[in-house]
Order: sequence, then C-alpha cells, then structure tokens
Amino acid sequence: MIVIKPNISKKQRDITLFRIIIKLLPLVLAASPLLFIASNIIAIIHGVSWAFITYVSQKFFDSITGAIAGKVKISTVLWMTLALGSATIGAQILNGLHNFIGDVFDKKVYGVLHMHINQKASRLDPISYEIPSTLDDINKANLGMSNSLGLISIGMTIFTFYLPYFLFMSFYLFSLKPILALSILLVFIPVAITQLIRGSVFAKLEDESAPIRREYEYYERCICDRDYFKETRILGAFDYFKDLYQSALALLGKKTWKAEYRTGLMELGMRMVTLTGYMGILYLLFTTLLKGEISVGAFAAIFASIGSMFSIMEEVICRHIGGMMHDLGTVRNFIRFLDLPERNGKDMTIDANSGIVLKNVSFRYPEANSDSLTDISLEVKKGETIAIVGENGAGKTTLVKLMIGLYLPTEGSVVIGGVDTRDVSASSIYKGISAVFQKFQKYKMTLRENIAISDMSSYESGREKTVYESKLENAAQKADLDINEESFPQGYETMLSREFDGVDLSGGQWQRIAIARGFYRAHGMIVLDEPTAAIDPIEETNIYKKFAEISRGKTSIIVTHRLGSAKIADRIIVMDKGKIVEIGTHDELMKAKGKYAEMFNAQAQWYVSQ
Ligand SMILES: Nc1ncnc2c1ncn2[C@@H]1O[C@H](COP(=O)(O)OP(=O)(O)OP(=O)(O)O)[C@@H](O)[C@H]1O
Repeated sequence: MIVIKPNISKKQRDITLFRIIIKLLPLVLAASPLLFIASNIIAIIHGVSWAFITYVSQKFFDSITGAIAGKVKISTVLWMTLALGSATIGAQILNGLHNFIGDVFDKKVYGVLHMHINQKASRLDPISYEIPSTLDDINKANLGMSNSLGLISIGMTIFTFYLPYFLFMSFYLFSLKPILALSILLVFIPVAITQLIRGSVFAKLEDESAPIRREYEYYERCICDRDYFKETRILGAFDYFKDLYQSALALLGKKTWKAEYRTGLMELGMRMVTLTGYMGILYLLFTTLLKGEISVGAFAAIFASIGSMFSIMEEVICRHIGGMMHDLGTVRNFIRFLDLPERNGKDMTIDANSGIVLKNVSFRYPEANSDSLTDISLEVKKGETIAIVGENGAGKTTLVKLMIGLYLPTEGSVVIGGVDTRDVSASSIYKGISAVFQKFQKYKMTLRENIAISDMSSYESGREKTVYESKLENAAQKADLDINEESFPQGYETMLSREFDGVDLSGGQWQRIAIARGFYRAHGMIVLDEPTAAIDPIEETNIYKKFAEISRGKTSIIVTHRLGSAKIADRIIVMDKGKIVEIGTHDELMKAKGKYAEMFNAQAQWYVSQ
C-alpha cells in the first residue's frame, strides 16, 4: 500500500486570498475592460436601488399613516405609491441588466482565460510534468480557472452590489437609531469568522485530497482502462486493485466527511447567531417604535426589508463566501499553475544539424534525492549517428532529453548548433528536431493525421497534393509501414480507433506509425528513443539500417537495448549509473572487452541459444 502524504509545502499551499485577487484581477480586467467597468457600475447602482426601496417604503407608509390621521393629502399617497412602484421596477430592470452584462462578461473572460491556460501550458518548462505535486496543478488548471472566475465574480458582486446595499442600509438604520445599524455588524462578524475557518478547512482538504485522488484514479485505470485491464484480469489482480481503490476512496470520504462535519456544525452555530440577531433587531425595532423614536412608516419599511436583509446576508456569507472558500483549493491550483516556471530564452534560428556539445552536465529530477546524470561531457559532430546503450535506469532517455533541449541541465551546459539550451526558447530548439520516444502517442485519428501531425504546416499549407502525398508515402516507407487493405481499409484515411468506428492495430504497427511520424517531420536532428520494442529484432535492425541511410548527413541519435542495432552507429555511447563509461565504434568497444562487449556477448549468446 502506498503511503499517502500531501506533497505541497505549507508555503505553496498558503497562497493568500489577497495574492489570488492581485493575480486574477488584472487578467479578468484585461479580458474586457469596458464590460468590467459597465458591469460594476450597474452593480453599484443596483445595490443602492434595493436599499433605496426601503427608504421609499418608509415614505410610502408614512404618507398612508399621515393620510389616515388626515395630515397628508391623498395625492401625496398616490405620488408615494408611484415612487415606490418606480423604485421597485427600476431595481428589477437593473437586476436584469446586471445579470445580463455579468453573463456576457463571464463568457468573454472564460474564453480569454481558457486561451491563457493553453498558451501557458505551451510555454511551461517540460520538467514541470515530472513533479507529481505540480501535475495536480496542471490537471486542475481548467477547473481552477472556472472557480477563479466564480471567485472574482462573487468578490466583485460583494463589493459592488452587497457592500453598497449594506452601507446604505446601515447608514439609513444609523440615522434612525445607531444601535440598529450596529446589530447588523454584530450578526455579520461571527458569521464571517465561521466562513474564514471554513475556507481554510476546505483548502487543507483539497491539498490532502489531491494525492489520494490521484491514487484512486490510477487504481481505477488499472481496473477499467483498456491499456491495463487485460493484464489486471490475467494477473488476477482485480480484487487487489479494487481493495486499494476502495481504501483510497474510503480515506478520501473520511477526510471529506470530517471537513463537512466540522463546517456543518459551525454553520449551524452561525444560523443560531443569525436567528438571535434577527430576533434582537425585531425587539429593538418594536421598543424603538413604542418609545416614539421612529415613525410607523420607518417601522413598517424596516420590518418589511429586514427579512430580505438577513436572507441577503445569509446568501452572501453562506452561499457566496462559503462557496468561494470551498473552491479556494482549486483556485490555488490555478494560481500555482500560472506561477509555474516557463522556458524563457530568445527566439532564434538554430541549425539542429550542426552538432551538440555537452560540458560537465549533471541532472537531477525535481524532488529526486540523487542525480540521474553525473558530469557528462560529450561532443556529437554534425551529421554523426550516435547510439546510446546501457542497462535500465542507466540514464539514456534522460541524456537524450537534455541533448534535444527538452530538459535543462542542473549543472554544466548543453550547446546545440552553437547555442546554449538555456539561452534559447524551447520552440526554437524543437523546430529542427524530430524525436520518437518509447511512450509515443496513439492518436485516435486517421492514419494520415497520425503521421502528418508532426508537421502540420506541410499538411495545411495547400501544397500540391502529389508533393504532400509522396512525403507521406516516403515516411511510411522509411518506417517499413505496410499500408495494406486488410489493416488499413481506407488507406491513409483509415480511422485508427475502434472508439470512432475505426480499426485496431498491433503494437508493432503503431510503433511503425510513430517512427513514420518522426521521419515525416522536417528535421536536422532525429532521435529514436527505443520506439521499436514491439518490433522483432531482425525488423528492428532493418529499420535502423534504413534509418542510418536516410539520416546520412543528419545528426541522429538512437537509444536501444538491442546492441545488434547499435552497430549501425558511427559511435556508441555506453552508459552506466548516470555516467558515460565507454565511447567508441562497435569494433573498438568489442576489442576493449568492457561493459559493451559484456552486454553484446550476453545478447549474442541469447540469439545463438534460440
Ligand atoms: N521523473 C523522474 N523523477 C525522478 N527520477 C527519475 C524520473 N525519471 C527517471 N528518473 C530516474 O533517472 C534515472 C535514469 O532514468 P532514464 O529513464 O533516463 O533511464 P534509461 O536508461 O532510459 O532507462 P530505460 O532503459 O529503462 O528506459 C533512473 O534512476 C530513474 O529512476
């Protein structure tokens, strides 16, 4: 059983409400300044209009009592009726307008923020994806963004609608009798405190839940996911995963229940306080009337509005502020996502085929305890074909990721085409590089899209179809992809997914497609990081031989466990425990009788014994 511990530091978790607002407000404002200003001005007028109704109601009731006592003319009552009706209708119109503009504004901001997320994701330093705690922030960026929008919208409503309303009402009540205004505050403060505690309880819950959720979602995938379930069934591990899933879910349920229970109790207490305050104000109002300190009209108007005042206050605090606090966890995810480091560096044209120089490079994954690469110095010349070999975990993939500028070294430098990878923007580096990794994507799209996605510019640029088609065929041919009618009934238009009424392919076919995708992309440097595991050794050697021919004159790197394939390289790099232990041609390394020769002989023996 995996031990669950929240892996977000307290400092990271404690992004204050103030910081959230400072960070979000400019984004929201920039999305549509005009709508923002219009919406808030209308909200202020709307808030004051509701309070104004109470004042007009008092005048209306006073006119009626005056008319009954014969001190006020009927026409005055009629005017007051008209004024009350107009104020009520006016408030309703403002309400509709406020909601309408608010909706338009929210939709606009939603679109802009969504785009912001996509742009940010494209600028993220790829190393961020290697940090488990950061993955939650990335995965929840969209949810956090919607909740952030809700938070800003509620925050603005509180300031521009509810605050003017309560200020006006407090001022009005204060002018009648100061203690009446004070009682609103006395009710408000304990409730606000309760909600602040609620916010911190749920923020903590969110942080504690994230790793548990990640865990049970993973177990769920082990049970149901297409890629896992066959093995899970065959291993008879279904019950094992089910138990792990249930215990993770139970733990999450327990934590959620505890948080809900605590906040539920607090809310109950809050309602009692509200009720007591409500009764207190009614009593005060009644005694004030009896003492003749306020008019009957004022009594009636306050009495009529006091109920709505309390329900508004409850709405603000419980529904709005409470909801806001509840969602604060995911809003913090969003803020942390926005704060994730980006790859800076200048945009420039780099010739990816003019060599790579690594100088004293060390690399440590974030949150890892030791280096995965230690003090690596290596020079790959223009047009050279390099094979990287070594046992599992030796650091081959990590080295390749540094050599193509995907990750930046922790120490030392990686220079591609004469430019340090730290100084150049990621997109400038990637432009001339094609890479196919072990874990390639199987896009649920057509065969054509699966190959051409690596260079959509040529797909979309409206080039002559024959040029484009021959490029596609060329890539498929280089990858030894047999586009026969049985496997691909609609040729390049065959949909490669059962889910979308297409076909299913073998692992080897998928790997060939991934390799074709790599060849299709225009490149000065190409990397094949073992995308051939599902292809038999003879076929793999054929592909690599072809690869060497095709790549002649281009910098090429292959990572392989099958040393027979490494023979095609100009030089073979042998890695062990994050270090380069040997470099040379196949013959040189065999003569040296070192690590490479040992591994090669072991594999050769295996083939002989077959
Ligand atoms: N995201 C990560 N966080 C921490 N350590 C990692 C991470 N990815 C890899 N490592 C560690 O870095 C070391 C090198 O891993 P790498 O994947 O580069 O090895 P490899 O030689 O390519 O292995 P294989 O042949 O199994 O693919 C290993 O010890 C591995 O545990």
